[in-house]
Amino acid sequence: MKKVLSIAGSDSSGGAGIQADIKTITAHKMYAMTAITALTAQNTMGVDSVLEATPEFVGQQLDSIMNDIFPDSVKIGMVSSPHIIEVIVEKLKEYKPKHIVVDPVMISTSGSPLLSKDAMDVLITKLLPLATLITPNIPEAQCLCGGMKIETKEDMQKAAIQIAKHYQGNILIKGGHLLDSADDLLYSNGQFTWFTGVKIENPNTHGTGCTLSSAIACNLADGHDVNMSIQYAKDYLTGALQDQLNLGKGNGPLNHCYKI
Ligand SMILES: Nc1ncnc2c1ncn2[C@@H]1O[C@H](COP(=O)(O)OP(=O)(O)O)[C@@H](O)[C@H]1O
Ligand SMILES: Cc1ncc(COP(=O)(O)OP(=O)(O)O)c(N)n1
Repeated sequence: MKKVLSIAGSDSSGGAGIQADIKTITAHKMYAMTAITALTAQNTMGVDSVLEATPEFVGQQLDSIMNDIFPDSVKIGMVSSPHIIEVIVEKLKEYKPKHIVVDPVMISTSGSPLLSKDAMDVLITKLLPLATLITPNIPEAQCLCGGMKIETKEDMQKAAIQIAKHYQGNILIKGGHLLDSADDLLYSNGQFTWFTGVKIENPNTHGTGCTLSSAIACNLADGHDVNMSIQYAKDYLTGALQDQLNLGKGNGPLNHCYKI
């Protein structure tokens, strides 16, 4: 059985973060492990409170996992603070997992910051260079390329070229935040590949980014290349969104138990 590790924050409502990752990994019939960076009290309407783990405890979780059940792939989501990022970087350099997918989570869709302001620089200079693939959404891509506005698919291409100036790996800019598109753009070795998607009319998109990145990590663990890993992950995500689960009073979660 393939083993996938999620390093991320907990979402008490079960739609995003660690919980979305465990559901996704399990739906892929793989073994899920976690290193929790922060607890959030959140629901479909927003994030009410955040309690960070200490950097030491994040490091201890990683030591416990890596010294026993070594993961085939790692997905990283909410990393919260500069010191937590530093310890994750130290442990990734020590244990050298083969595939690392970084979803550079910065702000929840409801508008709450999930990354402290002083962590941005450490994220960009220390964590991103270790990643096989990074998966920013449009607001995150705007931050990574110094504030350039992204309003069209052409802007997504320009942003990818900008981001590639300080990150040499595979860049997937997710298009879910554009009004009329669910097309995602991969920029890899100077080449663009579009992963097209039909925009599903469903307001319940809580956890789409977490789900996509952990599904990609599963597919990489399974031996697929980056392009196929993204395509299969997008297919999985689309199915979970298409199922039209409607829970909670706000932006509800996906259905990971949908029938294929
Ligand atoms: N309404 C939608 N219909 C179909 N796919 C969507 C929809 N919203 C988002 N997606 C897809 O979900 C994935 C996550 O995208 P996005 O919402 O941009 O990221 P995040 O959840 O990190 O904000 C992408 O593959 C995107 O294309
Ligand atoms: C604990 C935690 N981690 C990440 C997110 C953000 O989830 P994501 O799938 O990127 O996007 P939205 O759910 O905000 O659309 C989160 N909310 N909580």
